[in-house]
Amino acid sequence: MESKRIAAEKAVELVKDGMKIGLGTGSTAYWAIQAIGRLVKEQGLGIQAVATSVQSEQLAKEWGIPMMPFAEVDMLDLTIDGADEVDAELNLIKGGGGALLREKIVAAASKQLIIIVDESKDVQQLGKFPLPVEIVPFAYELTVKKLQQLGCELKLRHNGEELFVTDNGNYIADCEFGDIKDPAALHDDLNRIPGVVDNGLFIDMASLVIIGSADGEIRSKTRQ
Ligand SMILES: O=C(CO)[C@H](O)[C@H](O)COP(=O)(O)O
Repeated sequence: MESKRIAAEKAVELVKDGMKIGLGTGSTAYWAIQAIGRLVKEQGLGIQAVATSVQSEQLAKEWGIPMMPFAEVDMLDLTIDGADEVDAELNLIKGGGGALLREKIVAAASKQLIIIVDESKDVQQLGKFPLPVEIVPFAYELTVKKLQQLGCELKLRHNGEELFVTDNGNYIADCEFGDIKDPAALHDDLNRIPGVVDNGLFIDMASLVIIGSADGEIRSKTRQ
């Protein structure tokens, strides 16, 4: 918890008055939203934000962070979000919280994507964490077969007895590919399957990764 919080608070140091900010989703992004909220409340920081999930939007509103409609967004100054895995090239697996589609849309509209993680997420090669793939409910059984033909062990995500439904009304297939040797190729193969909306591989999107450790150390990695 502490490692996530310190990484989040370090990232929030980059948030400046007048910026347009994307707010990520998950237990690490939670700390960033809270830290931004405190700056808004206590120091009158003037920002506008968009959120990557219903959950994060609610939290931001509770903290009094001014939210802007997407219609008014051309480019966000920066987005702060978590990740499930980060490799040496700053490629990511995201979507553990089921928000990958909105997270990718917001990241793609950001000048900078700042990723905040604890050290357990910092890996040599992506793939230990099952890759979340968002698929439409229509004929999802067919989409699942196509995904399996790419060579993964697949589990449809559940919420209790029911299938988990994303904020966009879709399902999540968690796909275990083992070590992902060519993340960019896999990304494209997945997104070529009709029925796949998007997948949790974020290639060449993160500009900075901030890694918090349990002992209070903070490291960062930037894209070369
Ligand atoms: O991609 C995400 C949600 O879709 C999260 O950023 C990711 O799952 C990391 O979550 P946490 O910070 O709780 O470990």
